[in-house]
Amino acid sequence: STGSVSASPESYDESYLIPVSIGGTTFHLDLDTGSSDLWVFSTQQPASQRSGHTAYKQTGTKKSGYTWNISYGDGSGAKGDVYVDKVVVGGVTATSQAVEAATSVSSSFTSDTDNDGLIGAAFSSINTVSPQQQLTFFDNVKNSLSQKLFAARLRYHTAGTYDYGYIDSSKYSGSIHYVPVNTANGFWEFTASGVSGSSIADTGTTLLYIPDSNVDAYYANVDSASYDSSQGGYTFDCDESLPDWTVTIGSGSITVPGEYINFAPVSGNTCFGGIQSSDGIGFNIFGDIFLKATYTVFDQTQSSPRLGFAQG
Ligand SMILES: N[C@H]1[C@H](O)[C@@H](Sc2ccccc2)[C@@H]2OC[C@H]1O2
Repeated sequence: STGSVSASPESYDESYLIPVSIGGTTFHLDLDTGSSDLWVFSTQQPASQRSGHTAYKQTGTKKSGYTWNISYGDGSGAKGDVYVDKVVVGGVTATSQAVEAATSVSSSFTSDTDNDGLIGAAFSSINTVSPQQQLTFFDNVKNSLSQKLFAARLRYHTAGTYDYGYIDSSKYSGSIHYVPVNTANGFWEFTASGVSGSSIADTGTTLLYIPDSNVDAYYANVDSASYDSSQGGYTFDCDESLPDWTVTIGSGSITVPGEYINFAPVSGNTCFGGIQSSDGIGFNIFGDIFLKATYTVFDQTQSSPRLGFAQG
């Protein structure tokens, strides 16, 4: 089988949401290649905590005694219990998917009323369900796909897609260049030339986080840029045009247009940069600012997982 689903950006491309059918109800979820839990708002939460969200009514079969509890890199988190239900994404069906129903979520989830939860697409080895880890949607369906892969085509300020089971050559230019993935930490982890340390491809992270040296070198070419500790990153005059940022990954190179690196206004005519420091995180994060310049293939067709990057 194959499928494709639209990925619609929230304001300033903060995150990209996809429609997902769970037990016949449509939820709008953040497809997150940086985590491995499929969780949704549910009627088990206090009404005030789920106001404005589509909430799961536990239509599936309860996995008694199973719980989940996840903490994300940005300090947000959620927890709850577990059901098994039918999940459909872009026409691709998992008949018995572990659906993690929230009993509590942190405030940033409650306040983002466009977002009804997350569908994790990292490796199932970091799923948080206890006492038995559960499989991601991709792991559940990959054997039924024409090709064991999915591909992200996020776009700047407009809807993109996630393709399942096939590569859409109309969505990129040039060739797809593949690099090996280290799965030891459960992420789509790879090495990028000229960017020290390990990097992860993370659709659930908004910005592009790379080492200080790379960040400083980039903003040295932006006359109005400075590090603003009150904002927690580099800011600049919203009217200044920004240089492109190019990186070599394997045998290919990807260019992020400067326009994409103006993330959002933070106050008056001051804007926050899409490139920021990964120092202190432990690895670099190639989030949406980067991914929206690419067609990225999350590929398990070979004996070992690999990532493919092409210019979008
Ligand atoms: N993989 C990422 C994840 O998707 C988000 S969780 C999230 C929180 C609020 C709004 C939307 C998503 C968080 O930021 C970075 C890392 O953790």
